[in-house]
Amino acid sequence: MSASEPSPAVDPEIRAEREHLAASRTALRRMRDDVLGTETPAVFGDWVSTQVLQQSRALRAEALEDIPDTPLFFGRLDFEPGTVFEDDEEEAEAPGSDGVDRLHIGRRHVHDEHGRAMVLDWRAPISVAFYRATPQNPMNLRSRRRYGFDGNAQLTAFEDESLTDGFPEVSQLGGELLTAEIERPRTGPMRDIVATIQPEQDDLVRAELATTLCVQGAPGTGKTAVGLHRIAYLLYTERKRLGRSGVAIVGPNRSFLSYIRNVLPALGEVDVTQTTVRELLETVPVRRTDDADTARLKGDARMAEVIRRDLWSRLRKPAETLVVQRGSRRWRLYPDELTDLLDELRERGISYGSGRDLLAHRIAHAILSQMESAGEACDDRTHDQVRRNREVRAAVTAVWPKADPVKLILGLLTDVDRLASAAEGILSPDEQAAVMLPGRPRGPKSAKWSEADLALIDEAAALIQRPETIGHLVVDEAHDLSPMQCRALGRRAAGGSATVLGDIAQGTSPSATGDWPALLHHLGKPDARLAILDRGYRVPAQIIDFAARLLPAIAPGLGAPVAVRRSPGSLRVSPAAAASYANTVVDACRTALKGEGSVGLIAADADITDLHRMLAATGLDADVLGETDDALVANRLVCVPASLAKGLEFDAVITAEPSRIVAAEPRGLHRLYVVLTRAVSALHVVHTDPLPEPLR
Ligand SMILES: Nc1ncnc2c1ncn2[C@@H]1O[C@H](COP(=O)(O)OP(=O)(O)OP(=O)(O)O)[C@@H](O)[C@H]1O
Repeated sequence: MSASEPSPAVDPEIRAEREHLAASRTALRRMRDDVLGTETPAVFGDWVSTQVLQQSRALRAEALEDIPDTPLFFGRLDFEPGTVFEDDEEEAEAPGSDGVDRLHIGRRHVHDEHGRAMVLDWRAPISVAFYRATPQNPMNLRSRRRYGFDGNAQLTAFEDESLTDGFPEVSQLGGELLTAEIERPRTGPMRDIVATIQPEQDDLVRAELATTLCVQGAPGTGKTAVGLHRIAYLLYTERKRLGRSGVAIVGPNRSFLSYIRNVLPALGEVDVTQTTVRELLETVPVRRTDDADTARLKGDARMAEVIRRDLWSRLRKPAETLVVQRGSRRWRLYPDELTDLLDELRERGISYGSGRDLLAHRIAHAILSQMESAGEACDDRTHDQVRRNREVRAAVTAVWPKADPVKLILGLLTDVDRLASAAEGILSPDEQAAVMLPGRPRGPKSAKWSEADLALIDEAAALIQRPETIGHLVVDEAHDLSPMQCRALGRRAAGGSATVLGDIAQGTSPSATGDWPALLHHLGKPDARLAILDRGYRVPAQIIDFAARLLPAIAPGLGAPVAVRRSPGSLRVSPAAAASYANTVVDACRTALKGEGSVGLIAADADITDLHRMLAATGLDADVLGETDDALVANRLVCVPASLAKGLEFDAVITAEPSRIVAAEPRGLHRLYVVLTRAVSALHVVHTDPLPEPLR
């Protein structure tokens, strides 16, 4: 049955709604055709302008693309007559609107050929009522409607909620359709939650651009969802500003980015950089992993001072007189005069690179002053000629040498004496020895850089030349950032604001934070608004209660999320004898595959290859996460190395041998907490070794 040919048996209300949906789709197509049909005005005849215009048109057209399995609207608001539209506006009298002021709420604005709204963007101020109105504070609403859709985005149901007839108790989740959405079997990448954003989430999503938010939230409380929807919201309210300055989201790894990649396009936002800290900072290839202690040390904010000292220690006291020959005349600057120029610049707090450029200008200016005093006519060209003069350039380089960030860190971390002098009073001799690069690299290319080194190089690069900043930065899984990584991200957000998302209990990196104010300090955003999310939408209570037994050990004082639903039978723990372990895991996978949705077999990284082989030997086809970009869409059954589970979710999770996940790394219990909180419907733990102490 198509939306345009409803069967006679369909409820007339549903038929009317389907007709509105079909008409809205047609209108969206027309809006997109209009954008694509726009001629580039002749006035922008030059090539560059034409390219820019074409690109912006392509982006606008992409943003207007209809995503077939994503319904264009998801809700309807019936306001008291006259509270939204002027009396004579036609919208108020839309067919079947019963005199109320009626608005359909959807993922983006759609209007008909007369410019009348057919679907109102969820981000428009008036749409707030969809998320926040209650019988106690109806916000002029008479009733709110939510729609249900089948797998083909066909509208199949609706649910009305009256806000005027003293509805006794509206649950926060608002009804069956919302519960169904939360329990929906998960397949493939993450979906937006725009139809069901909860009031505590909406409050964060709609925080104004100037506010930097830091959200501490237990697993599945919607942190990632909030971050993504906040981006979409800010791009709507501040499109011009953010269009210029840009928006980026930083996630923990590629698998995570691949998991979230569809959310913003589904909300009509296609121009957002999605990256990882490593990708953002990777100026040299990473070929080594530091041990945990070294990584923690290199991530320590004290390293910033060591690098700063080393860089500025390159300045030399001017020793020679600068002589500039022009025609038959010679102009001189004596070492004392050069020293004054140098000192003045050094004390101004400018970047090393700018100081170097300015020194050349200052020297040129001083020489031009002498020339003018001697009666020579000078102009900008003379200034430029003097500044670029060979002797001047040589004098600048002699006292203010060029600096390259990679070479600087290479030099610092391979020269014991140089490091000792820069780190004196900051790092102990043992610490200095620990941060030295291994081997004797001859140049930047032969050095075996680690991920922690990237933040050091970035620190040096920023001291030399400040990086460009962006308008808004969302950092997910922020609890894992080292202070040096925070500084690197903070520099990029220095001119804008940020959304910092994380959960101290899920910190697995050597530098994982236990303290949000400290992290925000390193990020340069000490005044961020701190918020807590504690209603868990992913994991049923039975599973979260089990995982939360780890909390006293990994994050004392931090509460478990309050699961929004219970699901009896969702947790199974199967001890297995060594001989039957493999069969038990395979059976657990087969049983999980009988249900709907995705199945993740999560185990210690070192065990994944064997488990994958074992599944294949029994005829079970699975992908390994991290090996292919689309592992999460290609196969219902995915083998997941524990280190990549962060931020992901599966309908059913089989956790194989938790004790090996714990033993694999220093913060193994935290890792296990992440792994145990990935399941939407069922968690099956299979083990031969005893369970880690708190879970017994
Ligand atoms: N208001 C909501 N309506 C429907 N689903 C929701 C809502 N909030 C969150 N969810 C769903 O709950 C799941 C968890 O959300 P999300 O991944 O954003 O949580 P998180 O706090 O980032 O979790 P983690 O810390 O474990 O990575 C997702 O499937 C998300 O779509």
